[in-house]
Amino acid sequence: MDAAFWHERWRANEIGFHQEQGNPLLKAYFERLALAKGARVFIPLCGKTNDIGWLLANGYAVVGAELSEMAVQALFEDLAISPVVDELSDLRHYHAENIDIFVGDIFDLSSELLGEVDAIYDRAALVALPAEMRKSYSQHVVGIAQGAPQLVICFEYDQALQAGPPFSISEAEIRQHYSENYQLERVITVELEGGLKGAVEANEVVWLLKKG
Ligand SMILES: C[S@@+](CC[C@H](N)C(=O)[O-])C[C@H]1O[C@@H](n2cnc3c(N)ncnc32)[C@H](O)[C@@H]1O
Repeated sequence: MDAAFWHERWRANEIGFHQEQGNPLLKAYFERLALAKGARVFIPLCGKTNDIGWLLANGYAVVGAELSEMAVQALFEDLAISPVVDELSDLRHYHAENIDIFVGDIFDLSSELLGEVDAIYDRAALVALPAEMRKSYSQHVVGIAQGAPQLVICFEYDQALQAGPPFSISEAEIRQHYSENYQLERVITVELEGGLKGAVEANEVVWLLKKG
């Protein structure tokens, strides 16, 4: 999936991944990160997720990274926040109180720009990327966020029956990406009602990645 693929998804409004009510598993399991109020949560590949509004409303600060400026503009409209927009060399920085969103390729985001984060929330980020990108993505995110704990929500299904994205991430694969830096806990496995895209049986899996 290259940048053009995602820009076209947003242009054509083919964003089946976007959840109008946010993700229920975030609300149910976010407390497992044991963060203090005011903690800063990094959301890679954030789209215009309504989870950002939920985190802000619950007293957290958010920093996101998203390729699509259209998505980020829609996000701020939904939040009814007017951001300040700064041009950086490779990225554009939308920001307001308690929220920073970097627009552009996440691989252009450095730890200096990101700043300190207390946790990472990955919903539909790792699963959005093809296998050949997932290793570099996972290493980059751990590197720029300096090993901050993660709550990761993945899909598991038979990849032979359906092409991604979203891609299926097996337990072996997530351990391969993250066990060097984290202790992994499979928090819960939930059957996806109606299957993935109404086509294949699938589970949503919540992983808690704590500093090893
Ligand atoms: C499956 S969507 C998930 C969005 C969001 N996490 C959610 O739960 O609604 C993946 C998002 O990643 C963005 N994206 C893909 N590749 C990216 C990259 N290299 N850098 C930043 N964002 C990227 C896409 O534009 C898309 O909005």
